[in-house]
Amino acid sequence: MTSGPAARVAGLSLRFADRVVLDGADLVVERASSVAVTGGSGSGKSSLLLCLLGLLRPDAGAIEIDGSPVAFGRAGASARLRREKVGAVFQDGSLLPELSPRENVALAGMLAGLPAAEAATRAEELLDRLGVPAGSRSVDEFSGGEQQRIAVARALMNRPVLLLADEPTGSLDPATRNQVCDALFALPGELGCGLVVVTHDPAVAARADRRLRLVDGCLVEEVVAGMGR
Ligand SMILES: Nc1ncnc2c1ncn2[C@@H]1O[C@H](COP(=O)(O)OP(=O)(O)OP(=O)(O)O)[C@@H](O)[C@H]1O
Repeated sequence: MTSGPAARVAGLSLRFADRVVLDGADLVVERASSVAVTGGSGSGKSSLLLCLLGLLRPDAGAIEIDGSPVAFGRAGASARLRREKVGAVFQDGSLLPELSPRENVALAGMLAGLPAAEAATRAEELLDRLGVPAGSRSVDEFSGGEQQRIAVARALMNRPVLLLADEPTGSLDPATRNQVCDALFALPGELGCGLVVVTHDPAVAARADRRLRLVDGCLVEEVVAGMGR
């Protein structure tokens, strides 16, 4: 780990056919801090996260994760950087339904080369931190909020410097949403990672240290009424 920001995005541009999605977007995600990204439907929020994950190649611009450039088009190097430095949580959790929480979380470590016993121990620690039993039940028997906390534990398996969450509470009721937010927004302070949360929900965005809005392909600081006076 270097001492610079968790992620730095400079001049990111992306278009699909004649649709300009990102138009010179800049973003710095400091360690131990959270950023919420809001914006209208189709404004490019998920595309931005896919670029940060190295899964979508921008037309122009640069992305650094923990000081290392994301190597678009070099599958091996890009995949390694992503595995080692970036964790991601999506709206539906994307867990393997037949496996237990422990198995779901440990698998992420084993795929990154961690021995099975070590991965299982670390999975149990992470699930304990997030308040979910590691158990032998399959994850599809857990509630939506528990499944999202299992997905967060899985995203933390490889000690990411950058944690990305795309609508992590989009399918949860308000009480469960708050529990997942409590767990998620505590992580930068506890672990020192940078956190980027894409959300439509103002209550979720309000939990972040910084709130940015994607407008016409650029990220602009959200002005919060009554603040700074
Ligand atoms: N693979 C693709 N091919 C063509 N167009 C795409 C592709 N992926 C996304 N788009 C388009 O790019 C634009 C931005 O999509 P994106 O999913 O990033 O928006 P979003 O802000 O996350 O939207 P939402 O809030 O509705 O999830 C949309 O107009 C979408 O239709």
